Formats: sequence, structure tokens, C-alpha cells
Amino acid sequence: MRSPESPVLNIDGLIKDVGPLASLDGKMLRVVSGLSMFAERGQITALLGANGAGKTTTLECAQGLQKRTGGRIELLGDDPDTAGANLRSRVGVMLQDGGLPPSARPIPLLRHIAGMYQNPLPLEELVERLGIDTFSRTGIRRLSGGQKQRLSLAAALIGNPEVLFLDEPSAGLDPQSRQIVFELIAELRDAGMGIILTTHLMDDAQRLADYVYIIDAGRNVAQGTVAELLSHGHEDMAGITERTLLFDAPAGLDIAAAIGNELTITESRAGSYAVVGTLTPEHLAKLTAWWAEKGIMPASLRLEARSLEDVFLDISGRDIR
Ligand SMILES: Nc1ncnc2c1ncn2[C@@H]1O[C@H](COP(=O)(O)OP(=O)(O)OP(=O)(O)O)[C@@H](O)[C@H]1O
Repeated sequence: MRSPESPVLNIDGLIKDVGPLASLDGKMLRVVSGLSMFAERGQITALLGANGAGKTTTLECAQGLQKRTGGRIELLGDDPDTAGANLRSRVGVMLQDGGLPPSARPIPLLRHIAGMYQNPLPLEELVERLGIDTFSRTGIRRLSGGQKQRLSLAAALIGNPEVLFLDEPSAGLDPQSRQIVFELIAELRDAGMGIILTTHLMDDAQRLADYVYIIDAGRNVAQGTVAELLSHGHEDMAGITERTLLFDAPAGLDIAAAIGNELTITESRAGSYAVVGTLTPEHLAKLTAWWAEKGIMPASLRLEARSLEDVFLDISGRDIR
């Protein structure tokens, strides 16, 4: 397991109870149960979990927006529950519901926020980069979801923070905006910012994150780089992970005769085959040698690795939350 080198955030055994709740006969509800994680400078750390897993609660405790029930949190070396304004000025936060004043206009709002910081980022550059200039005259109340999201990101970034929290950063973004936002986030990471994001989208985690914590019901259930997680529980002695081989060839072939019975072989439609399991180079060699011997040339051939989504569903179960 990795240990922190230059952490911007270190959470150890976080516990958060909410309530008392009438639905629980006046009892408290534990929504985070001993969660631990850390995030490094110059890295994107993702908290990945299903709806209700406890991601937002964890980040809000880390930012001092909610008081924790137990455990230890250090944000840039300080306890967020007791730290003063100096810590807040070093931290950027983009919340899920934005929290932007509805009657303000984008540019004056950003100028106002920039004025509160000592070394703000250049306003014009950020505005242009995030395409805010295209709706700069519209009141915040009338902005679309994706426009609000880009403005929220600009508001979180304008103070040039050392650590940036992003709650579901791609929510509501169209593909173009998502691309622009992802490129910007990756650049900021490369410039040394510590970025912590929550997402329930495997694709976001897979594209962006240097390190992923999978959480479920307020607990850590798995962690690692995307590559490490993709080999989760499916590593055999040769380090080969589970894969799927898909090909189209003449119908009714006895594929097991070529590669044996240890893999799952299906012919879902006539001539459309899937071989699933711990495929080795030897399996591929046997199959192609068999094709050569029989004079079979497949019409298509594709080898796929497991996706992070498969890993996530394996780990956190397939029931809806
Ligand atoms: N004040 C509260 N009262 C009752 N339940 C709460 C309260 N705060 C959080 N919860 C519950 O705690 C759980 C964790 O919520 P949280 O918002 O942290 O989840 P999340 O992982 O961010 O989910 P999502 O992906 O849906 O945003 C949820 O089941 C939520 O309903």
C-alpha cells in the first residue's frame, strides 16, 4: 500500500453521523464509517462510489463544511474544523449545486472573488479558456446547468488554490465542455495542484485519476491506480488479467477443440463468438494456429480488457442504491 509523500489531504478513520432522524425513531445515522484516504500534490485523486456512498459528506468534512463525528483530518497540514481564513484561501471548492449567487453576472462575480486573493489567476485567460465569455452578460439564474458548472469551476480556481475539490466535475457538461474542463484539470495537476474529485462515473475516473478510492456505504472497499484496480481479483500467476476476445467467423465452430474448456465460450448469434476469462498468449496462439490449419479467416477480431465499471460492480455489488 502506498504511503503519503507530499499530502494535501490526509483522512484517517473518518466517522460522520447525521441526525437524529425521525425515520430512525430519533436515532443518528452513520453515513461515513471509518474512511481513510490521502491525496498528493500534483495528482488527481478520485473518490468513486455509487449514489449515497458518502463521497460528498467525506469531502464536506474535509473542507470543514460539516463537522466530523470522529477520526482525523489534515488539510494542508491543518485541521479543517479549527483552521482559520488562511487555510480557506489556499483551497478551491466546486460544489455539486454550485452555490453561486443567482442575481450576479459571471464576470463581475469572478472579479469580486479574485479581489479576495493575493495571487489570483489571470481572469481573462480563465474566462476564455472555460468559454465563459460566450455567456458573460447573462445573469447566473438564467445560465444552463453546464454553463453554471463551468462558472463554478472558474470561481473555485480564480484564487489559484494549492488544493482543489471537485464534486462531480462533469455533471451537466456536453462533450466539448467536458473535454475543455478535463484538459484544464490535467494541466493544473501537472503544474502541481492537488486535485480531489468525487464521481460515480467510471469513465471520468478512468480518464482523469492518478489514484482511485472506491467507497461504498461510507467505507473504503478498494483503492489503487486505475491499472491496479483493473487487475483487481483477476490476476493469475503470470499477471494476466481477465479479458474478452470477440470475433466473427463461420457459424458452428468448435472453439473448445482449439483452446480447451477452461474459458467461457459463447456463440451469441450464429458466427459471433465471445471467449471470456484469463486469456493467455498461448490461447491466442492455439486459436490462430487452428484457424490457419482449417483455413478460417475471421471477419472481425477484438480483444478487450475489463473496464473499471466491471471492477466497480464486482466490488460494490450490482444492487441499485
Ligand atoms: N443530513 C442528512 N440526513 C439524512 N441522511 C443524510 C444526511 N446527510 C447525508 N445523508 C445520507 O448519507 C448518505 C451519503 O450521502 P452523500 O451525499 O455523502 O453521498 P454521495 O456518495 O455523495 O452520493 P451522490 O453520488 O448521490 O451524490 C446518503 O444515503 C444520504 O442520504
